Amino acid sequence: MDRLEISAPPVPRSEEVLTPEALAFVADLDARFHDRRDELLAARRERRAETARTGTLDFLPGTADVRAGDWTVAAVPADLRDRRVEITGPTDPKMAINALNSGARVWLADLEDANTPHWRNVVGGQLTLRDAVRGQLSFTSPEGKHYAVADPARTPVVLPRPRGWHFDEAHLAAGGRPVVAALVDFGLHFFHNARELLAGGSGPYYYLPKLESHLEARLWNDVFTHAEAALGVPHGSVRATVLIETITAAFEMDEILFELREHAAGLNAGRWDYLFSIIKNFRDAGPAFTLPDRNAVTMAAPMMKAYSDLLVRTCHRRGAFAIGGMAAFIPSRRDPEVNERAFAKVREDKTREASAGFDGSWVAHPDLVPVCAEVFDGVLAGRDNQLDVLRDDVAVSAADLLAIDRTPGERTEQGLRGNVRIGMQYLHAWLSGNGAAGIDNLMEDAATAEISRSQVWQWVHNGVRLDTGEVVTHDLVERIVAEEHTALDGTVDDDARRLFVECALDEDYPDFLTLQAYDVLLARGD
Ligand SMILES: CC(=O)SCCNC(=O)CCNC(=O)[C@H](O)C(C)(C)COP(=O)(O)OP(=O)(O)OC[C@H]1O[C@@H](n2cnc3c(N)ncnc32)[C@H](O)[C@@H]1OP(=O)(O)O
Ligand SMILES: O=CC(=O)O
Repeated sequence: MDRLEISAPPVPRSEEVLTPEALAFVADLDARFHDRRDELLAARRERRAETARTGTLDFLPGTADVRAGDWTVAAVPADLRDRRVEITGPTDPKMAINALNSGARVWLADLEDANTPHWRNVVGGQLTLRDAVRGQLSFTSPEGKHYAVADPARTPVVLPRPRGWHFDEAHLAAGGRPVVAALVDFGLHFFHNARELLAGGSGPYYYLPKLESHLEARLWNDVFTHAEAALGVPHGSVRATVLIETITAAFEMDEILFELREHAAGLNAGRWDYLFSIIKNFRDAGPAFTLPDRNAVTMAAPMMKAYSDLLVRTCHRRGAFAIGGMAAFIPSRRDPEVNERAFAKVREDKTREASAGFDGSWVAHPDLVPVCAEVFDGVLAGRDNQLDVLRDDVAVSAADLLAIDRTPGERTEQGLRGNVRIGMQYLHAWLSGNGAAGIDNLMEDAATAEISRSQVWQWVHNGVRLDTGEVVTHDLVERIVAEEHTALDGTVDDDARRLFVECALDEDYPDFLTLQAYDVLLARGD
């Protein structure tokens, strides 16, 4: 097995997480699983080519017995049985402490879409998580404000979200080949914290992003099984909540839970990446597959309702938790009107999820924790979850999941301009080290920015006609980019503008915006 070579700028305290033993553990994971990861990425490309050819998707004939079978996932551990409100956010120490003090039941500690993978963020996130497990997390702002965990006995259960299978960590190489980033994020966290978490009555729990098939879930399951054995912790200690946030995974919810049945805790309806995946997969399938303005697509759209109902039904039939997604409205402590609107919108969204049978849901900001908690308290009425709500009334077909053309809403110039503006602003924030940003009172992260740039690509390639009568063309987008960039008055740098144009307009559609942006980070020496 090759030793890991680090080629990265120095990060304070990195020696605490990049120990020889931890690096050897990650090197072993990479040596064992890298080639299978590569094969699965190739399978993604083949499947997408098939979707481009046929313009459709369906449930897999080869796994009908799994869908029909009578099985459940392993019983969910005691500290994960009440997930009525989960806060998500980056892992810098201040945000981490605020999340731990937020009153949520779970903190999704994001090493993925809310995080720019600067090496200092990759290492810094691990340090934060390690300190949190040991009750050693504290932070003093440059202004001298001190942050500490208020009541260590009442902090949320922490579920880190490693990066997706598509990402490589350029700062760590084995035999000259960059290491799979998901294995770096998971491996370092598991190595340093699994035993401590178990000793404290919890466990190594994770959110898994961007899976496209049950075979990718099988790979995670094998990684968990091997990691547990290698560290001598009991099999089944790891518990994963899988984001169902690609259209292909929506056709394999049962299969994904089945593959992970000894390690699964639930599924989450990751709506933003889901929309990105729909656009990505059907980007060249014709005008019937073009979605209306990004902000007009709600969870009430028939295809979104079908997806979330199917998720609740699948989870509860299998004894797994169904966790709702992110309403993007964020409150403002300075503007009461913005605040009121955010509270109303989030309340509406959480009420819909609670009445659909979800066991809990996500919020993006500490001020939204009480809103979500109140809605779920109301529906739970003394119970910890809604596993007893089986949703036998739900029957979802492939056509229901693919009812893209039944999504109400207009395609407007304002929507196009919004995509361009937000895309450029987000990329600027990402390149500056902030993977999540509040823009126009909405939470933006990699997933929402992916929708923005992909929608522009799709509208150009399908000649969408806007409310103004104008047809979306390459030239129109170039003109709008120039106008919006000028209006942003020097707040978006040239790299962000160029990246946006590349990701929205290149004939050869880039698979992931963050991969393109990562190259810019590396070129800058980050
Ligand atoms: C599609 C998906 O994948 S969703 C999941 C991934 N995305 C996320 O996790 C985004 C989570 N949210 C955030 O990162 C933030 O809320 C943002 C960037 C959108 C807005 O953050 P800010 O501009 O700092 O908001 P605001 O100024 O209102 O914050 C007020 C306080 O709340 C804190 N705060 C805001 N959001 C969070 C959060 N998610 N977790 C912890 N603390 C938070 C801020 O740190 C700030 O603390 P302070 O008063 O001690 O300085
Ligand atoms: O990761 C969550 C999403 O909505 O995307």
